Amino acid sequence: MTFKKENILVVDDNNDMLDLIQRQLKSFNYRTYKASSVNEAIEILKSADIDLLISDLNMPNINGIELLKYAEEHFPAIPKLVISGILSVYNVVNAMKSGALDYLTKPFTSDELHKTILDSLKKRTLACKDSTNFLNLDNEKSYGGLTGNSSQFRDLIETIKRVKDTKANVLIEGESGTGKEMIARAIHFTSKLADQPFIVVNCGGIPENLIESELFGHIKGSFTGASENRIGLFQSASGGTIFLDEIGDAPLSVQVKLLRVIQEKEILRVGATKPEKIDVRILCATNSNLEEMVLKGTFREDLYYRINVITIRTIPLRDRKEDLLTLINLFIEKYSLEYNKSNVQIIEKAIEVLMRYSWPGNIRELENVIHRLVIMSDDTITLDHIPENLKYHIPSSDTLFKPLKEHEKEQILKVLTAVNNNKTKAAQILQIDRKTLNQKIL
Ligand SMILES: Nc1ncnc2c1ncn2[C@@H]1O[C@H](COP(=O)(O)OP(=O)(O)OP(=O)(O)O)[C@@H](O)[C@H]1O
Repeated sequence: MTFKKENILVVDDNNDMLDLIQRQLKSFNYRTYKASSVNEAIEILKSADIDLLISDLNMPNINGIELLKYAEEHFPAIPKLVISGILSVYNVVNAMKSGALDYLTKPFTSDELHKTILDSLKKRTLACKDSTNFLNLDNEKSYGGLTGNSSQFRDLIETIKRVKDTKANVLIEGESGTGKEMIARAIHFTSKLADQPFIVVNCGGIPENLIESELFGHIKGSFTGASENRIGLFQSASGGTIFLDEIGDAPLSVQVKLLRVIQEKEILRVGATKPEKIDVRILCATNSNLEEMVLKGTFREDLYYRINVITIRTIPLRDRKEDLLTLINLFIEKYSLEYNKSNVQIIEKAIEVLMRYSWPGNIRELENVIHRLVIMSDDTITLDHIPENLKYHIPSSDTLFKPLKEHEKEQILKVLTAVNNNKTKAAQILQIDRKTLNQKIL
């Protein structure tokens, strides 16, 4: 027997139906692959060169819609055809949205099947041509280097405009990568202090024994290695802004001294006896829950109220989809320019994947992904360029049917990996305290 060049994968949990369709396909000289479950079908899609997928919708455990969604993102070039006994309008719409090009209601004749297969294979060629439906956005909105388009973004800009020229200390709270440092920069560089220094201090990045001298300076001979008088970061920022990032990581000994700087507007260098006046605007940021730290006694309550005259809470990227779209566009433009690629485009399906992903690393993670996508594509970003972990995944039956406790533990471990094992951050994201987190991963 001579086969036509197309390989067709048929998926149905009913073996009689599978055999029947196989016989019909054979009579049209197609090569057939059979699968009686979604997981089996995925294995075949991964290993064989499939030209058309025909799937039933109603299957136990994982249904055909899930398979369509998966195949649409991992194997976008394969046309998909749905067969089902009960095809409600809802099912048809859902199947079409999930990538099916056509559908057949059981029972069908051999001729109907053949005709629909030929149609689907033809539509596939047209669909490929259609897929360059490029991102077309409104004009992006920008302020002080920040870009966004959501109502939350506009509220943020409103707050920045109100506080930038006041003396109020501002605390910026939010998950990692949500733009806290960028907000601090925007406050400084759009204010009347813009031509004065802007000094960033990562309170978690300086060893505890050095932090005091780094912040406030020291007097020659005050400790081993202090070979000359030195000013600290507060004095370097004189007349401008000091941005204390990760303020929650400042040791209690330093917190006392920060309180004094804010209250008295003076610093005392290590080894000095006479305080020196300073005039510095203080902005702080944290991704820890300072209120909780106050309750536990690891952050001073008086300092908390002093640094927190105005609070800006950044919103995770997953909760502001309008910004997500604007930022995708922004970063594509940015990296197209950087790599001298003119007008890199992105197909709608790829945008859909990026829009659905939860972005635990927020804008930083988005920027890294887009950076990579621009490098890896020629002039159009397609589904083939999108990293596998962002695409649609079907949980296998073994992962689906497990006790809730195990799911919970898995989720905690995933978040921990995403935040480099930082338990404080993980607990904050999961909205549980650190102790509970520790108990749950035992
Ligand atoms: N609104 C925005 N528009 C454009 N780029 C942004 C915006 N917000 C953040 N970014 C980009 O996202 C990245 C992370 O921002 P930033 O370092 O300010 O976050 P963060 O909240 O301070 O992170 P961390 O808590 O880890 O220090 C940076 O590369 C920044 O350029």
